[in-house]
Amino acid sequence: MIEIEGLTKRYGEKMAVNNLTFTVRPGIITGFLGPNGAGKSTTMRMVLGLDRPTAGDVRIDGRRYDQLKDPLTVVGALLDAKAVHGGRSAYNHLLCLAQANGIPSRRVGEVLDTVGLTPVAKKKAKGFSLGMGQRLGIAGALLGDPRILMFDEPVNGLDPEGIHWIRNLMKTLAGQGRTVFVSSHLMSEMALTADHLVVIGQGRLLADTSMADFIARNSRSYVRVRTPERERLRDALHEAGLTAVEAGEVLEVEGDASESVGELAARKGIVLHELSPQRASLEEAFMGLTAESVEYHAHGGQPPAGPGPEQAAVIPGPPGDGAAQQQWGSEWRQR
Ligand SMILES: Nc1ncnc2c1ncn2[C@@H]1O[C@H](COP(=O)(O)OP(=O)(O)OP(=O)(O)O)[C@@H](O)[C@H]1O
Repeated sequence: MIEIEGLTKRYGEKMAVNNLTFTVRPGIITGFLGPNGAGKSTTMRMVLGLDRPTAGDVRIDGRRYDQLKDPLTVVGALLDAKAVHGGRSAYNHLLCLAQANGIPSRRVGEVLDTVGLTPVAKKKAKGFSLGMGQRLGIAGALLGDPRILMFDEPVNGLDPEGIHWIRNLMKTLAGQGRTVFVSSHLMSEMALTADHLVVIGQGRLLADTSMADFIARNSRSYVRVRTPERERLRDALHEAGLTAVEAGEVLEVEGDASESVGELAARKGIVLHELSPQRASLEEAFMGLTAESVEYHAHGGQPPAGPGPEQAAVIPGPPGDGAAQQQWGSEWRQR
């Protein structure tokens, strides 16, 4: 288990990590999500004792990293895949790591096999592609057969086959009961991989929840309806107790209500030109949640095209806990 308590890191005026508290548990994949510059790498570096916290504490199975005996056998990490001596072969790089950390040298062959690098084990790392470099970094993380694994943006720059492989590897590791903590700035990637989500923005904790809960709260479903008789349909929907919002030329009806809307329109003899169920993407939900904390915006300083609390018109959200909805940024709607 990784326990992070009030963790804070300041670089001069810059608050890179701001009072973070959360726990990373075994047997599942915990996604660590945040826009660029949110503080993910800094947090991971502090877990490994590579950066000293300004305040707060990190415990790995109850101890600080520097108190761990044979740390590579407790926690393995891929932080920067390029941090390899390019003049060494993959085999020698791992062998040095093993010898320096009291790990039996037979593990070198085993991890090279796991990551699929055995055929190029004797080749110098400087000739490796990005994907091969990532695999070598992961081999290093697995070398001590640790119970806890941390991967910082492991799929960055990988081709679809490499992404698929890393995803499956993480699932296998979590399935073996290990703790898997993986950072990303892509919600779409996390949605396919993580069981639990920790979201940060500008160093602050924005969400700590199961993936299933995040999806349930943030995947807004609605029905897009186009009709030449908008006023009549809106009145009919209102009478039937269905919530509709005008979004330009179309009406958006809350919920999975296509059948009710279609039947209602047929009963009232209202012509429909479109009746289509919609679901907002998790990427949009993530952007809504982090919009205010994105460090660098394109489009002249405006947040990206996704809706953010301050630009999107807020209309009544689905029934539920108002405070929780606010926290989750789920009250935004794109008109
Ligand atoms: N050594 C440092 N000195 C000064 N500022 C730093 C240092 N390391 C990180 N920062 C700043 O701290 C903030 C958090 O950086 P960090 O690399 O942890 O974010 P991140 O979430 O990992 O981002 P990315 O997804 O872009 O890798 C950024 O604003 C960064 O510029």
